[in-house]
Amino acid sequence: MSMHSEEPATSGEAGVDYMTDTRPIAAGEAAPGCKKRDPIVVAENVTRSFGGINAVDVEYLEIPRHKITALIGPNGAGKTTLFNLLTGFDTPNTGKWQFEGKSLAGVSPYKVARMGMVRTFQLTKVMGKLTVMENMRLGAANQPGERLSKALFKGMWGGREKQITDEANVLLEKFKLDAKKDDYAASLSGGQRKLLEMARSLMVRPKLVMLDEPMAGVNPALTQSLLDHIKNLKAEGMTVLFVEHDMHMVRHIADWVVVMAEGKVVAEGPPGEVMKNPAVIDAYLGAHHDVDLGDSEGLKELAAELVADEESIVGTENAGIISLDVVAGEAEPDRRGTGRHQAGSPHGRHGSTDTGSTEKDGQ
Ligand SMILES: Nc1ncnc2c1ncn2[C@@H]1O[C@H](COP(=O)(O)OP(=O)(O)OP(=O)(O)O)[C@@H](O)[C@H]1O
Repeated sequence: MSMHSEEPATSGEAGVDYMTDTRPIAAGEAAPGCKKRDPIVVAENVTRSFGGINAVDVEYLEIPRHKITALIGPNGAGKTTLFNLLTGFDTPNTGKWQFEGKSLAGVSPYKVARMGMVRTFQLTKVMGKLTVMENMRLGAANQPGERLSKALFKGMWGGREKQITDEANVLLEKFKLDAKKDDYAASLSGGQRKLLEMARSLMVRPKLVMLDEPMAGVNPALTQSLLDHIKNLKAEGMTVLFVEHDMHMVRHIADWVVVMAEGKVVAEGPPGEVMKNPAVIDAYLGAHHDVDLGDSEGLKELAAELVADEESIVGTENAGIISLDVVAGEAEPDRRGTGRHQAGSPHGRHGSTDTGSTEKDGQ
């Protein structure tokens, strides 16, 4: 079933099943900044500094169309800042970037979304004092000025009223939020709010969906459903780019992984290969070079090593990257990913600045 009542607006190559398409993603060898066979986003020399810190310093990056790309890296690597720059929520100091061949320099976040590139936030931006259905209507409005009035007052949509409501109902049903459509968004759980934000972003029929830590703060009972929704986006022809600290999720659903550290892209490639890459192990784990992150035995070995390491946070309530279930075999990982183990990051090894609980995605 399609997310929408009609066919999605995504372009489709005749006969291509996006879930089983095994054509190579990179145009040549996988390496930082490598060209893709079919890029949807191209960024060149994009930099952003705050004070003396180069938060983002991306020489060249292409995001592959119709694929799920994970953007990973330690705290402070610049992932959210890059999201903000690409979607117009922040302005780079230098550089150019394109979506579907169109330059996005100076384009407002609102227009970027209308062009088909939507995003969600680490901390959701659903409107707590509006109902679930009103939030969905907000997602569909055509002009910034008409957003609230159209969301709140029926009859202001003209001929589109029924279509908007039908589309919202299909999406809410799909995301299992239909029973809650008249409830205030504030009454939803953290995971349900993430689902609502994702459902709302789909009201514009996007081509690229960017998710900033979709699993953070989500109850384990909802994780599978979120994963399935993300895979469905791809099945329907959308491109997904997500930031995530949960390596299980990355290995499970990503077709391609881009690794950032200290503002730069330090590695790119298929998940299995990237997690064996010494630059990635360096960025995340500093001294623990000899471990294969793409292998469950390697992960166990590393977890044991880190538990024995006095400076490590693995095995504490702040553990993130190496989830506790690898160590204990049963405990749930800390999905908020707080205090990730991160030698080599600007925040230092213990991740003392927990950006997961700080609102920093400025509008
Ligand atoms: N508005 C801001 N003002 C000052 N510094 C900022 C601002 N936003 C980000 N930074 C800094 O830029 C760097 C990159 O931060 P960013 O949040 O993009 O990293 P991240 O990879 O998303 O980290 P996390 O995984 O913790 O979310 C950090 O050093 C951060 O402190």
